[in-house]
Amino acid sequence: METPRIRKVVVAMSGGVDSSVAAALLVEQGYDVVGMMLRLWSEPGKEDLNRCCTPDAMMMARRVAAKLGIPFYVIDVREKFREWVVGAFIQGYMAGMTPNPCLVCNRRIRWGVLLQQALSLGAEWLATGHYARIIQDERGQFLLLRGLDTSKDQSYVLSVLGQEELRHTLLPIGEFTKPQVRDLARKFGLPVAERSESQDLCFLAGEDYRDFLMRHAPEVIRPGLIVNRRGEVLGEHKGLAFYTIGQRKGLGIATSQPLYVVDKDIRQNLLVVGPQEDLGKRVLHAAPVNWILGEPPAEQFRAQVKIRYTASPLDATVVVETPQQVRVEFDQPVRDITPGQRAVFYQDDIVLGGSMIISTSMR
Ligand SMILES: Nc1ncnc2c1ncn2[C@@H]1O[C@H](COP(=O)(O)OP(=O)(O)OP(=O)(O)O)[C@@H](O)[C@H]1O
Repeated sequence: METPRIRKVVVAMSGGVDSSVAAALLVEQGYDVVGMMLRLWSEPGKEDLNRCCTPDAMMMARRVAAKLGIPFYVIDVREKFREWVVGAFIQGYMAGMTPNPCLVCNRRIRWGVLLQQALSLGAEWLATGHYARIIQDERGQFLLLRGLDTSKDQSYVLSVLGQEELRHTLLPIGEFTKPQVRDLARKFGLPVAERSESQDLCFLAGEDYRDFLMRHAPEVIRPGLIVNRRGEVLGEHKGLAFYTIGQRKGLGIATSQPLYVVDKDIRQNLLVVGPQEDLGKRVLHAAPVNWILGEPPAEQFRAQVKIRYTASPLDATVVVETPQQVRVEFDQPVRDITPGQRAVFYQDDIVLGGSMIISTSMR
């Protein structure tokens, strides 16, 4: 009699609650589970502070793997992370954008290097502790859905994935809420049940991103002039990277009417400010686009669009100008659309795709 083949899955373990519970669920479901942790970043003297891969996090992941009786490996990808992820972060600021490095990390490191490593080990899937879901539709296509716990939903950062990646991905905790995941951690007796949530970028080590830029890419920080739309000089800025669109505080200019950052003129190194009315934009232009199904659903479609990870979805019409370029027309003017961030298109729970915001316009 043929014995059923046990199917292998590599779990990306960070030492946190979510990926630990993901590993435990897969072990419980009978998969052949291998734990892998990525060493992404370390800075001399700050090893204990960097959120990812601190000695503490590594020990935690190792203890969870031991508790579950699964093999555990650490993969050193620090050079690639520095070049691709931190490099893109610095380049983004140099171009006057506000980049989201987690998206580059997901695309190139987790679903690049790590997925390849998993497949070459004979695994069929890479599993992570993201709050999102993957289902197959009646045509066999893989759909990416929001996590059931909408307050924790991480589908935004997975909008860089395509069919090939989704085919080889399992998201075991996407069906649970965070409190349920913590209960599961306790049920499985995992030493991580009470570990706190991580927030900021993993390589910042609690440091402000501006200080990080000053240390790693001082050339990005070039002081210049603050002007209004008419080009009148109102003050001086410390470097465009220090400001974000919509910012009001910290401009250091005294006027009777509150002024906001409404634009950055990279070529001339000018920070453009204006009254609140200047902030609302109806249209954003974005490229290149990742369509989850490989192509857009239509030449033009209605969607709910998120303009950053923590933003609420807003009603809009997405116009596909070329398969790699879209304009998004919002029903209402939107404040704080920030070039460099990602626009992600949803229809209810389904992620249709996402694209980097390049610019904004009134129409
Ligand atoms: N250093 C790492 N090595 C391997 N996988 C990682 C690493 N950091 C994050 N991941 C994977 O990516 C998922 C999402 O990462 P995120 O930064 O949101 O999680 P976290 O808060 O650090 O930890 P967790 O999700 O495990 O509680 C994790 O659940 C884990 O599967």
